[in-house]
Amino acid sequence: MANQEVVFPPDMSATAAMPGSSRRALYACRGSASTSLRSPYRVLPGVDDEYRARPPCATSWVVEAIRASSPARSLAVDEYDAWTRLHPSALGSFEQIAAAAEGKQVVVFMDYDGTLSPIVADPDMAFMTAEMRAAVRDVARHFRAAIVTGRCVEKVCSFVGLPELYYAGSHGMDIKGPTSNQGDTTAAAVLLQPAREFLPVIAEAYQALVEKTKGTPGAKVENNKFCLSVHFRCVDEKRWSSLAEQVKAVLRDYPDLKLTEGRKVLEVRPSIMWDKGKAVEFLLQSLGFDGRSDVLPVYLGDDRTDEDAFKVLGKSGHGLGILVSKFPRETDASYSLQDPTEVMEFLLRLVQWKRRRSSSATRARV
Ligand SMILES: O=P(O)(O)OC[C@H]1O[C@H](O[C@H]2O[C@H](CO)[C@@H](O)[C@H](O)[C@H]2O)[C@H](O)[C@@H](O)[C@@H]1O
Repeated sequence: MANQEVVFPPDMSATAAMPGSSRRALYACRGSASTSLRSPYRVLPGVDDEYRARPPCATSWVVEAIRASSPARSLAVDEYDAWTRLHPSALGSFEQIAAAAEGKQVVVFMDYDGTLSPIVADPDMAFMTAEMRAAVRDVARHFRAAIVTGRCVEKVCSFVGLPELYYAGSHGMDIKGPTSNQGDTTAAAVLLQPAREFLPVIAEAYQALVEKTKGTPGAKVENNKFCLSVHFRCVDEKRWSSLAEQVKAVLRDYPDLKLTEGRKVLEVRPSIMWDKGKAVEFLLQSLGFDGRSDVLPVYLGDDRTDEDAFKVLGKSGHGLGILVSKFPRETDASYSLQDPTEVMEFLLRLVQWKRRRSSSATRARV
């Protein structure tokens, strides 16, 4: 990753990536949070005036949201069955998916944690298996493929280890193209960093959060460069409220940052209108694929933050969202898979299908 230049593809900039918007609109999302319980992805404003608007349950609401993002209770079989009728297994419905992909260029977007790698207690140990890596490598040989993650690009690149992929790190705020060899150096073109000016404030907030949370056993603050993750997974549930309070207290000094929640994690990020969905739109535009009915984007993800991407594909009318979850959840994804093992199986079937299509096309030509 030697090349740190911000390079916009022709006719594309942070603002051009959002049709009809001005750069100011990037900053317009404070207070735009939907607090609807039906909303699968709620933005939790990180500023005190917003919290004053929703007292006194705001902290318990944050804690509830974190709890709900990682359900652990076992469900009645029929409850799960009812849900899978709405969001059928992408494996069980593979023929249907293959039929939708017929004659189209498939673009595969993959979330990392909980999708390609199993959820583990220590975020620094969330490795993917060698088998999964081989499957993702095969996917990249046959399709345009991207990893879209909350992790910083550098960390996820070191976990995935496949330079041929596109990477959208920090929840899409750091987008890089495949790494190419240039003599004895390698370079990945930085395609977009829409939150660059927030780097100093993020670095400062990171230090403040580390300091504030250091007395909470098990709490961990992860620096994802353009955003931060405050991990609750190893913290005793009895301390979740006070940890959420600590995070909120720090954010009062940073009105340009906001909070969202994920799987036993609070994410701190710049208050700009940018998310994984925007990153997917940007990548499709960069590849010259947006709005094309002969392109089928497929997005696999497990977390609340992936809902933004599911929404974008749902709205476009020709994309497929696949939610990775063992538990029924409100989602904009059309299909489901239970866990990373099923994700791997799905990716392998996709590659197998593509190989069969390519060899029958070759046979037809000779
Ligand atoms: O967008 P993703 O690739 O899903 O990244 C979202 C966050 O994932 C990581 O946290 C989650 O996975 C950890 C390892 O399994 C787990 O310990 C934690 O509880 C999960 O929330 C990552 O550490 C975060 O930085 C990402 O934002």
